[in-house]
Amino acid sequence: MADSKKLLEIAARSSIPVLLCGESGTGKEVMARRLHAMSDRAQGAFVAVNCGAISPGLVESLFEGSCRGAFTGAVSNQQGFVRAADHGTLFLDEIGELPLEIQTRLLRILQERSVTPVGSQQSIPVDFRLICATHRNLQAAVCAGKFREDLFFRLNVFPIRLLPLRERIDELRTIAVEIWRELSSRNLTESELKSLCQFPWPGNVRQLKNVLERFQLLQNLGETLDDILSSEPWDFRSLQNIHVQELSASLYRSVKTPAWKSIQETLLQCGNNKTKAAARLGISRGSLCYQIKIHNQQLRNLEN
Ligand SMILES: Nc1ncnc2c1ncn2[C@@H]1O[C@H](COP(=O)(O)OP(=O)(O)OP(=O)(O)O)[C@@H](O)[C@H]1O
Repeated sequence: MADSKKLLEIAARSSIPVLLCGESGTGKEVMARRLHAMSDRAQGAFVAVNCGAISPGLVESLFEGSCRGAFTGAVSNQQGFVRAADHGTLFLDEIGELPLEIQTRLLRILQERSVTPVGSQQSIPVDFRLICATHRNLQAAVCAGKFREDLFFRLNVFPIRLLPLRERIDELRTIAVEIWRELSSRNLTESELKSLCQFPWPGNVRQLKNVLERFQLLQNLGETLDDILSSEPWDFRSLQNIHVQELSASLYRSVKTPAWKSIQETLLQCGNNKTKAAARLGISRGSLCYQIKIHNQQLRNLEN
């Protein structure tokens, strides 16, 4: 993450296209907005488009605009997303979901730096900075014929990968404290922060934020953070999109870390009694169970 922040600063100095990759909820849109705010286009518009939520029949007009009367329902001239981002930033979220036909159109817009509204013959020059985001492996989509290779190379000029929250424990504390500060006047205790750091966060910062918001509401009813975490989904649906090699590397790291090794050893010494082992390790039984579940799930993912 420190690296991604540094890369963001470098990218902000130019109008180079940026591709943000990372699991859902890692903060790609937050990063895109920061990049825009740090750039010399900050006074221009930041236009965010979720490519997965656009109705296929309207894609062209939504992107390039349309003239009044160009099709049924076109009651007025529409400038479209690209012109709305003129002198600003166009953020295309979930770029991997963009239909192939519009990929071709986007490629042309990027090459010609102009748009031709539906129902018009005239091309209009545009000057925008493009930031794309994806939680998918775009290279795999190219191999599967679902994403144009030439467009991939146009977008992948300055890629920035956002690590999953579970791989940036130091930053997790800072983010949790920041989010909590907005919610409560008291500080998170050291033991609460420890519990947060031991959770795998498959939904990343989005899930962390949801948990803290819920905790803030329920703490007055006697709920502890551990109570809330123990009912949180920890499954690894979001890992499905991670390339197997990446997964192997992260499994390799987790197996090699002293934490997992000491968990294994302690469990062995305690005859697999999780309560005793957790007490000896100085963590809650729930946290120990998470660690074991993560490890077993990673092993299963590797086998599949
Ligand atoms: N550094 C951060 N500090 C505080 N909140 C954050 C931070 N990063 C992300 N968030 C919050 O987490 C949530 C998810 O962030 P965001 O939408 O940027 O993620 P994303 O990677 O774009 O997700 P998706 O791929 O699902 O679109 C938002 O509510 C956002 O405000």
